[in-house]
Amino acid sequence: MKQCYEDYEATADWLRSKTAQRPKVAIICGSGLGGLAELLHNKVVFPYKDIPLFPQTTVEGHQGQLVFGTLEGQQCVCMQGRFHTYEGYDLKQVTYPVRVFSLLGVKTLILTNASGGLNSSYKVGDIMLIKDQINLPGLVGNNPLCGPNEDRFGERFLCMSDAYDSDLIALAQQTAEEQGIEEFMQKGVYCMVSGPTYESVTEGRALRTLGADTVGMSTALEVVVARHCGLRVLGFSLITNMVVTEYDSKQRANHAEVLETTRMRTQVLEGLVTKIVAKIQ
Ligand SMILES: O=P(O)(O)O[C@H]1O[C@H](CO)[C@@H](O)[C@H]1O
Ligand SMILES: Nc1nc2[nH]cnc2c(=O)[nH]1
Repeated sequence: MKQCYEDYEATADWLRSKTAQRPKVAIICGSGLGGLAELLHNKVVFPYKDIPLFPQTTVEGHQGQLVFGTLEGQQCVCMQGRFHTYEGYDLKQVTYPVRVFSLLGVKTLILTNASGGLNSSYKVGDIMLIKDQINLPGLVGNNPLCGPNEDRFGERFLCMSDAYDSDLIALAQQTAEEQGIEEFMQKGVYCMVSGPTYESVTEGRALRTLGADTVGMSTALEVVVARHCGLRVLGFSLITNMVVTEYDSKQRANHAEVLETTRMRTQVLEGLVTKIVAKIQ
């Protein structure tokens, strides 16, 4: 499928015609982390299957609906479930909602994800503020901005050295302190791989050597597209499991464990994001 500017506009127009809400903040919820959307007030909910040109979620823990509403007085739109390339979607489909958000007037994008910990000082249940990313698929040609540039969204050559907004990171750190949760907050580098396989021992070690603190199968593509259309970005990675980097380990990565850990920390992450949203200008 080849998306054109008019497709994004058609989806945004349809949403605008169905709700008077005009969110400035969008939140993409990671695996098992969609509970945040339940906290919105005056909710208007659109199942993805009803939204023109929207893909559908296929992964457990990704509900598949777009929720508009107010969080701490701030108008938000929340994706309860995201899209991944391993589901068979292409790069433009995975990132489709981000451009729609931009056309709706969103200025700030908050992303959450579940990830495997690579940094040996991290523990399962830690929440990592993403300070930078390695877009591994993008580095080898699978970048969602490949193809003709759409100038109405952004420029051809995009700077990514300031992808994650330093002011929002500082706000998040300050808020975590106020919440008394610094003990399991980390700040580090998220690496995206395409999945759906979890890492072999040597792949895990290689990613660590590259400078990654966590690894997952999402987020980086959405961030590239968000930055291209000028959105400010804040990202949280919940460490749901530690990547196996020793051959004699009996640990085996699995999605059930990923979802189990998100249940353990979902309320803390929801509380943190809620308080941050309240402070976003
Ligand atoms: O990144 P999110 O969507 O949170 O999901 C993560 O969890 C799944 C693997 O357990 C993968 O989809 C990985 O990317
Ligand atoms: N690639 C990858 N994605 C994850 N998502 C949650 N845990 C993991 C992991 O260990 N590896």
